[in-house]
This record gives sequence, C-alpha cells and structure tokens, in this order.
Amino acid sequence: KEKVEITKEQQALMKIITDAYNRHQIPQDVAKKLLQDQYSAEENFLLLTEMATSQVQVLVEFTKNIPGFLSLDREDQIALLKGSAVEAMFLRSAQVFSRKMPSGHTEVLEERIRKSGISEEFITPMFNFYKSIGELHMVQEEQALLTTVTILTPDRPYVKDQQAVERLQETMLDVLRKLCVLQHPQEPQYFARLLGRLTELRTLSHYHTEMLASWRMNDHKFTPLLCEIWDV
Ligand SMILES: O=C(NC1CCCCC1)[C@H](C1CCCCC1)n1c(-c2ccc(-n3cccn3)nc2)nc2cc(F)c(F)cc21
Repeated sequence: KEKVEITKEQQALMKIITDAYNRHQIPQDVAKKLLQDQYSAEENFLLLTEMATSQVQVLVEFTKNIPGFLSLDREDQIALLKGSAVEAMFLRSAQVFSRKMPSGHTEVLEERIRKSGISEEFITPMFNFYKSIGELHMVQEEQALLTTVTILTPDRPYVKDQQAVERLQETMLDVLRKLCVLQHPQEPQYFARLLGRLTELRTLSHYHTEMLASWRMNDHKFTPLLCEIWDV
C-alpha cells in the first residue's frame, strides 16, 4: 500500500489557496435570497447578471492568491480568467446548491431555479451536474483546489505559454490527488471521479450562451464586465 504524504510545501500551498477561496466569497448569499422570495424571470435574470458580475470580480481576486499565477505572462493570465469564468461560476453554483441546508430548503431552491426563466432543455443537464458534485461531498480544500485546477487549464483559447500553465496545474493536481486519497481512503477512484466532473462542467458551460439567449424574457441586458466574459 503506497504511503501518500502531503509535504510541508504542499500543506502551505493548500492553506493559501483554501484561505483565499473562503475569503473571496460572493458578498450576499444568493441561495438565501432565492429561498426568501419568488422572482419574475426578469428579476431572476438581473439577479443572475449581478451575481455573475460580482463572482468574476471575486474570481480575479482569488486567482491573485494562486502561487505562481502572477508570474505567468500577463496576457495568459487574462486568457485563463476569461476561459474559466463560466466554469467557475457553474462550479460555485453547484457548491452553493450542494451545501447542507435545513430539510426541505434544497427542494424549494431547486423549484425556484427550475422556474427562474431558464429554458427547460438546460435544467436537466444543470441539475445533473449539481447533483453529481453534491454526491462527492467535497471538503473545502478539495473545492478550492478543484476551482484552481479549472482556472489553470492550459488549453484555453489564446494561451501562449501552455507549458507554464501545465506546470502550475500539475503542481495543484498532485496536491489534490494526495488530498483525495487521504480524505476518501475507501474510494481509490475518488480523484478520477472528481476530474470527470470537470469534463461535465466544460460541457455544461458550452450551453451558457444559449441558456442566456433563451431566458424567458425579451431584451437581455448585461453589465460591461459580463459582455467581456460571456461573449454576449
Ligand atoms: O445566482 C446564481 N448563481 C450564482 C452565480 C455566482 C456564484 C454564486 C451562484 C444562479 C441563480 C440566479 C437567479 C435565478 C436562479 C439561478 N444560480 C444558478 C445558475 C443558473 C443559471 C446560470 N446560467 C448561466 C448562463 C445561463 N444561465 N447560472 C447559474 N445555479 C444556482 C444554484 C444555486 F444553488 C443557487 F443558489 C443559485 C444558482
């Protein structure tokens, strides 16, 4: 049985990333807001654009804390942020949905999201993803590292020095792999399952432009930042 051990440096790296991940949270809790009231499709769309805009700002702050990120080529930093913003948003949404809530709250939240204005065809893949993330019962270190691995994806459009990004991502994958073995000793395939979710996440993120366009309302308005990030 191979002895898996997280080194001192890896421990420090994990702490930096997890602290940054927890520090850079969405200011106001969107789940609470959705549980409090039922909104129209227009109000929900506005809420989504507000939440997504502040999430991008939070994502930028978070990436500054990823050791090595700021040493990457400046334009590559932008390419990585632009390329991962939608995935990071769906990943965060999945983590919000999977949080332990008082009984019955998750069902109400699911109902509110189903009726929010998103067109039917995207609801199933979205909730399939949310539930598959929930089933993993990730600890916060795993959540933070998984988001970091998503941001450090070398094959995003316009990345010039892919090797530099690959080296950083591999450093994070090594820590995540060890953490998975230590946190889920009964499940040797856990790390592989976790990475499999990133494939599901990329597929879901391909729908996001259509999801926006098909939101049950006319005249979709976006913030300037979202126009940059969402290609709308
Ligand atoms: O605000 C949300 N997510 C934020 C974004 C930033 C980080 C935190 C969460 C939304 C929300 C806006 C109001 C209506 C109802 C949905 N949300 C979503 C969601 C739904 C659709 C999209 N689309 C992206 C492109 C097209 N659709 N994105 C996120 N899933 C959620 C899961 C929750 F538990 C949940 F609580 C909210 C969730």
